[in-house]
Amino acid sequence: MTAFPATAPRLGLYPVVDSVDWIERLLGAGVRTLQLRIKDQPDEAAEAAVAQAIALGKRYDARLFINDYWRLAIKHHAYGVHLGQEDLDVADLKQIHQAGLRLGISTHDDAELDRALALQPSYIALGHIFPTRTKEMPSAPQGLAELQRHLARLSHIPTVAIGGISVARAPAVLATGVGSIAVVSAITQADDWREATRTLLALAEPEPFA
Ligand SMILES: Cc1ncc(COP(=O)(O)OP(=O)(O)O)c(N)n1
Ligand SMILES: Cc1ncsc1CCOP(=O)(O)O
Ligand SMILES: [Mg+2]
Repeated sequence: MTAFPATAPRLGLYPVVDSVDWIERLLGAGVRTLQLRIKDQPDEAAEAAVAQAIALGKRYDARLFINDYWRLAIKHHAYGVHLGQEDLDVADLKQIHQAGLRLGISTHDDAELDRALALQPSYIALGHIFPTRTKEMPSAPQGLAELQRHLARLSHIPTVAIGGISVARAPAVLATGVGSIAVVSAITQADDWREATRTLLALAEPEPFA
């Protein structure tokens, strides 16, 4: 199999959210990379939200990744799919590739990085970087030094850091050179999600020098 289609070299701020309402709000706030992450629903229950999110993503010309539901992502012509290591065991990567979807893959250590890189995905996600309350993680947080070590072998592919990235921690994460910060609670649990989004966008996607 050849490489999956390219995405932006630096994906910037990458909110991961569980509803079409959040997708719509964040697109309106200027976010252009985002993920719909619905967990543990049968395809029939998730399909309407997946289809609506994809349609919204197209309307805003955004990079909208669908987590887990790769069949629905193909059916509704998503921009891309995000898969974890367990998802890779069951997903039909050939079908995703043939349909022309971008593919992002989660990794937690060197062995998972080897596996992911062999598939030539559109981006590689690294995490979790800090403790997170959003998802139960079987392993310990990587921390910034480990993130930096992994990035050394990833200069040729877009990278995303995820897990426990708050507004306060974002500058240190971005200082590693990672191309994107994926966040859940930093936006969805913020006292003021607009302000949090504005701040994170400014940090992760600074205006080019005019
Ligand atoms: C950008 C990004 N990185 C990692 C994940 C986690 O994916 P996965 O390991 O498949 O876990 P679930 O999100 O499916 O619970 C992600 N979703 N997005
Ligand atoms: C889905 C996922 N995968 C690794 S950590 C994580 C959750 C990140 O959530 P938060 O940004 O709230 O820590
Ligand atoms: Mg998954």
